[in-house]
Amino acid sequence: MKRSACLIFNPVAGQSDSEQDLEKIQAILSPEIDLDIQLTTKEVGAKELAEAAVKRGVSAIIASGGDGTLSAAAGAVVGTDIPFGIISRGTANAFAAALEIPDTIEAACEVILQGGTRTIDAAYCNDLPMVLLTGIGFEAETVDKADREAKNRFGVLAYIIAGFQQLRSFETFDVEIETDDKIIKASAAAVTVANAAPPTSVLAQGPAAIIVDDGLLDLTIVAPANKAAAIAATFHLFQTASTGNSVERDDIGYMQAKKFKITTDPPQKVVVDGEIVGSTPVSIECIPAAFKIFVPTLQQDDPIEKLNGLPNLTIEPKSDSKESI
Ligand SMILES: Nc1ncnc2c1ncn2[C@@H]1O[C@H](COP(=O)(O)OP(=O)(O)OP(=O)(O)O)[C@@H](O)[C@H]1O
Repeated sequence: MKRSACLIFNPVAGQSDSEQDLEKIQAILSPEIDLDIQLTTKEVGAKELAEAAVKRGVSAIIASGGDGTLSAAAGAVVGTDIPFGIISRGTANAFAAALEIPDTIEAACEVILQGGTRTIDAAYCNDLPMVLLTGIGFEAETVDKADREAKNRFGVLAYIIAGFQQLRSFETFDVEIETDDKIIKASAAAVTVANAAPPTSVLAQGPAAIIVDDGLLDLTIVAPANKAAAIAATFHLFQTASTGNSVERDDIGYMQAKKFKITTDPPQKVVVDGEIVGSTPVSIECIPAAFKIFVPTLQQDDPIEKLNGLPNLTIEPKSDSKESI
């Protein structure tokens, strides 16, 4: 029987031609999947469309847009059995990178066609679904400053420009972090709580690896004393993220827990999965095995035979091979 899915598509995401993008997706998926296509509008977003699709009892939901669209649709799927597909067409594509899903339309559609799924954790941050991470302080200010116009003009550079602007007005705050068994107090410039994080979210990269199905959240505190230390700390995080090592600087700390309650003085902006949602205090709790996403199926093992290229190589089929075994 032909598969079916609701495709939630943001026609204004990213910088490419969305009509062409939609045609491409339909051309690849439609031969095997009946698509119920729902376009987001300013008034009716991915969250509402995905919630309605869940209510209709669709057998799969595919979201296509920037990180805002993907995370809003994913939030509606959390706690259901409906497999969720991701076709990333945004500026930063953090969602796809964090969940190791390809970010070209062709490859992302191929993943959905293959049909392999993985169950992953999610979290709630003050009742808002979170799949990737909550940023407090520096990252939230950076997202706040990278506006739509800048993203259209500069793409992912908008975040980098906003990051440098933010560094100029570098500020620290007092933070209190409560888990089930401890209360930690420190000064910080950024606190990040991650369920999953792309390597580009450097402020989340304290631990060596952020595992998306371990039932735990990873918190990273970055607390440099001045701007020079902030640059050095960010660079260290970038390096350790690329090499898969944990950080080793006194001004960066990290820990794991199922649940964090975070208060700051003064209150700080909070960004959940790339969208500013308010300010501290926040309570963030992991929801283990929260939902299923389409992921690439395992690559085939390397071939077990490779002979070509050997000097003086000849290979002859044996006519009596059956007898000789
Ligand atoms: N038809 C539409 N017209 C105008 N705005 C829309 C429409 N559909 C969705 N939006 C808005 O698009 C925003 C979400 O954009 P999304 O995150 O998908 O793309 P992006 O901003 O290009 O990507 P990124 O988040 O990676 O920068 C939401 O603010 C939503 O209100």
